Amino acid sequence: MLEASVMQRLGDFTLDASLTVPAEGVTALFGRSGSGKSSLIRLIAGLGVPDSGIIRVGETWLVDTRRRHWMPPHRRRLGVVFQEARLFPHYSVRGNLRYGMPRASRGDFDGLVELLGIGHLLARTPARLSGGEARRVAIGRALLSRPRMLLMDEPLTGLDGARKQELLRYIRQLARDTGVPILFVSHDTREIGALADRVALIEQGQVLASGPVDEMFSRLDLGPRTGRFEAASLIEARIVAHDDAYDLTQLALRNVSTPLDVARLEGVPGDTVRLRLRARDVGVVPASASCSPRSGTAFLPATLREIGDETQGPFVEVMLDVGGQALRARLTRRDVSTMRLHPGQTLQAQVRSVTISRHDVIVL
Ligand SMILES: Nc1ncnc2c1ncn2[C@@H]1O[C@H](COP(=O)(O)OP(=O)(O)OP(=O)(O)O)[C@@H](O)[C@H]1O
Repeated sequence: MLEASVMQRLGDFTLDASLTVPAEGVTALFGRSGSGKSSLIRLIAGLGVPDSGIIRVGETWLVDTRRRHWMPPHRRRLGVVFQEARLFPHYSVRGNLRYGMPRASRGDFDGLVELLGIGHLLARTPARLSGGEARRVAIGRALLSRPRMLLMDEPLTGLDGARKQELLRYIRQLARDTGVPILFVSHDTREIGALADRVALIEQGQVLASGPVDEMFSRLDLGPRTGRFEAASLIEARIVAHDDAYDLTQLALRNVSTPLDVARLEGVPGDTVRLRLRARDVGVVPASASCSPRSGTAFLPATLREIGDETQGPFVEVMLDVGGQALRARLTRRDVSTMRLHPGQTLQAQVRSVTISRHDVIVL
């Protein structure tokens, strides 16, 4: 587990943040531009010195300003991957991967090369790699140094849609197969939904909230504080069957018998998927309404958990419980009033599954 509690003044800006990163899985550091994400990750990596504070990984102290202790970056055993891959231009990919590689990593080399899909690139120089390939090599190099943790600062920025999806898949696999915990910086909720197990939200230099990603997505109170954290829910479901004739995949949510159809996915029946549902694509109808399900819209039994406290503007966000999972919906304030909505009420969640794109679904 990494624990950081640091203060640093940077011109007019003050970073005063406490962050805990568990020893496994993927933690996202999320915040708007200028919120202090890079400054915090730089302090953890050892690319800056805090005015005061501590940083430690397990029992190892990386920084403790009271004791004037500051461990230089190369001794921290943290693998750092930035937006730009920073590979050595005159070395081949193999040379880049082996640079500084400890003897103990030799046995990991082939497996990692395969995991990252870079076997066919080993003899190339970095100039002949695409952006996504170069980043995979940089990630491989960082992992071969046997890091305690991998730090990634916006690792997907600048890649096109397909390359981004591909790298997302590799990073997920890494987190699962190598067991190295990952802390990654992002301001993109799609990336976070697809990758993170936990999210820490940073604003004006302070970590405001942190927790499991589905919980953070479903906290109504965080919505207004985070411009780009588009209101959405993360829902787990299972692939039931594919409909090849119509290019659809039928999903079942936990404890819910009504199926949900989405555009054809890659997985096989039985696979678990994580689904990102935007609040604006979810509505409610009374429990008594008889709605004939269509493949583009599903009606799922739901209980109203919480109503947002907006008293102005056209919309209100509400939180529904669907089979034990939190589902966020955006309604008009008028509907909340005319339907006399109240917590505890039984309803049907109307989910426009036709709006769910393949990029909103991750096969876990
Ligand atoms: N060396 C510095 N001197 C003065 N101000 C700085 C310095 N480094 C960062 N800042 C300021 O600190 C604030 C936080 O910057 P930081 O790069 O950590 O934000 P960020 O959340 O990573 O943003 P982005 O998503 O745009 O990369 C910004 O207002 C920035 O201008």
